[in-house]
Amino acid sequence: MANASSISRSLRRSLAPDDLHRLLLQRSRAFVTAECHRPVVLHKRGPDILHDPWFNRGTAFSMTERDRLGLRGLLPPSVVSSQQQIDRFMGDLKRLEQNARDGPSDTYQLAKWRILNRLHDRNETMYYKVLIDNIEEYAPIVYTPTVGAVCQNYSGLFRRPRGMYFSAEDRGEMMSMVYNWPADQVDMIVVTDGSRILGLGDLGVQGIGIAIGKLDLYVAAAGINPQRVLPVMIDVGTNNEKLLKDPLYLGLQEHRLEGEEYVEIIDEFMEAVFSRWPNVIVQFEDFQSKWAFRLLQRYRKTYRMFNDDVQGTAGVAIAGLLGAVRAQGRPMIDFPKQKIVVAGAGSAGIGVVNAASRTMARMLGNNEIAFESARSQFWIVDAHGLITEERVDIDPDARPFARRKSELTHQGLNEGASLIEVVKKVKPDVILGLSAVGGLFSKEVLEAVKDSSSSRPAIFAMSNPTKNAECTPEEAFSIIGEKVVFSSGSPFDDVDLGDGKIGHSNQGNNMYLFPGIGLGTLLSGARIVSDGMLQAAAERLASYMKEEEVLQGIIYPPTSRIRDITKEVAAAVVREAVADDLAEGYRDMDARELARLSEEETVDYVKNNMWNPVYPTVVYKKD
Ligand SMILES: NC(=O)c1ccc[n+]([C@@H]2O[C@H](COP(=O)([O-])OP(=O)(O)OC[C@H]3O[C@@H](n4cnc5c(N)ncnc54)[C@H](O)[C@@H]3O)[C@@H](O)[C@H]2O)c1
Ligand SMILES: O=C(O)C[C@H](O)C(=O)O
Ligand SMILES: [Mg+2]
Repeated sequence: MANASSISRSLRRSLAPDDLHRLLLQRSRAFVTAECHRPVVLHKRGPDILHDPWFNRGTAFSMTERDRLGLRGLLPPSVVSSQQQIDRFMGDLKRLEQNARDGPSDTYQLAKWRILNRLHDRNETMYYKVLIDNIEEYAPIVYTPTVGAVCQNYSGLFRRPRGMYFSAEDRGEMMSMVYNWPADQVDMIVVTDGSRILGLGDLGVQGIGIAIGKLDLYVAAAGINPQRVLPVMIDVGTNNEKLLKDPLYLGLQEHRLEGEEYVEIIDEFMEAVFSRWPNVIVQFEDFQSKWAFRLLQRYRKTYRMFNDDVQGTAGVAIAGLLGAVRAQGRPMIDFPKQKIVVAGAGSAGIGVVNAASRTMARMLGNNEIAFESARSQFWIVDAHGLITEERVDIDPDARPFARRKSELTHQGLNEGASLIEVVKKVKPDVILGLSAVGGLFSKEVLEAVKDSSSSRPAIFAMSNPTKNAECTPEEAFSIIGEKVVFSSGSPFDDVDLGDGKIGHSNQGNNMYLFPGIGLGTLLSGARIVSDGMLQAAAERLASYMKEEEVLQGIIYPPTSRIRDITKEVAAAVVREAVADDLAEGYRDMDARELARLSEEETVDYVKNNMWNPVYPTVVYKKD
């Protein structure tokens, strides 16, 4: 030991053996302590440190270390102790052991997610190959419904960070923080503030899981290069009291910021990401409805952005509603005659009614009378019942669709009438649920649908995840009968109706549109995401289904065809962007070249620009 030899010979001689021994021990202890405090020189910064198991300490990096090492924003905002890290890991491990004994299926799904996630951490190419080749089996694991359970259990599942975190504490820093992200090119960002994750409510910072799941589909379905996607969590606090009290929660443990302060943070985030990556597309995901609409209006004319819950869902619903008309053996042009009851007046419900009524109005001539006639085909029921003009404090987004006083007496309905009353009186062709209330389409409601004036009523139980679906396909087919057209947001199995007949369970989820909307916007170089581009996407999805499929009640494609449908949707978006004069081109394809492409060539162009999971050749180059 070097320090022991520094004791001089004369001192050694003058000390009694026991004293010398004590002194040597003391010196060696001091040496070890000094070694522990000597800094480790790292020749790396940012994500390279997080991906190096020797130096990574994850959420235990202090704020000063995060600043010093270029890690700010690459980790959830909370700094935890090493003991808390152990507690989290052990809690999670014990929970798995416990649940494995009792055997609930959620655990099995989460175990599958973990195995896939570990592969994602080790080898992206292989991960996406597994996902693309087995999309039907694994979309429900990396995406809805399992992603909901992942978000709920995120603090326990957290191992390595993925994506970026911007918190209320980062005000004034975001413009520089974006440079902590290693990629010089980012094509797609999915951002959430965690305030309404699926139908599971406010999950705060844990909502990052939904942004990761959506981007997995961007890679798997749209062929966006995985090195160019960025999941983002904007942590402005949470109003989830359970999380506020949880010592292992990884986000800011304070109530949500509201008002101008909130808007300033989102503004700063948008300015920061568009200043580093001017061509990025930002998808807003699972923001609570009041902010979903306001932020969409605020940014949609200036930035390349869209809101998936408002606009993606609307397009998927329109395609399904048109499919339901065709399933009755009628032409799509009969859509404006459908009577539609919508349960849920949040971002999704109002988004659907807005876009679906515009589609009807277009079919009727796009004038004032057409709009009025289209409006009158919808009845919206929320937590307080039927929305009418008489509603006190009516939500301005729902106001245009409130039933008029004059219509109410004629229909025998009142302000606040229950869903069952509305269904009984209106005898709708379609009931569509975006309420987040599992089982809302009760036996009585489904019984009432039997009296529908339609030869083939349609049920859209679109709320997610599975437990929040308004009803199951078994309930719909067993109560209404085999003619019903059924669709749900989360996947369900088909129903065996006996005698070799099958009741088809369609998945009506915005996953059939958002990847194509993003890819089409990217490849057209459109400056914004216009209504026309969204409409073109919805129409392409609607026409994708063949007549014989639709007549069997199959109104959406199976997940196994998602890469093909996404390519078609993206091509439709590119063509519409060109027609709208919004396209500015992509790489060497300028707007003029794009305009020259035929329909078929546009599809080829899209296909040729989709990333495939194959190992590239790699070479070494010294810095
Ligand atoms: N399938 C899809 O692609 C898709 C897309 C977007 C959203 N969603 C789902 O839609 C649901 C709602 O999302 P959101 O952002 O609109 O949420 P939100 O919380 O803003 O809206 C929910 C609405 O349901 C209403 N509601 C509550 N209880 C009700 C009841 N008993 N009867 C009738 N209405 C009731 C509320 O008043 C509110 O208007 C979520 O479960 C979400 O997962 C599905
Ligand atoms: O995420 C989904 O599965 C669909 C939709 O975006 C939702 O919020 O439920
Ligand atoms: Mg969503």
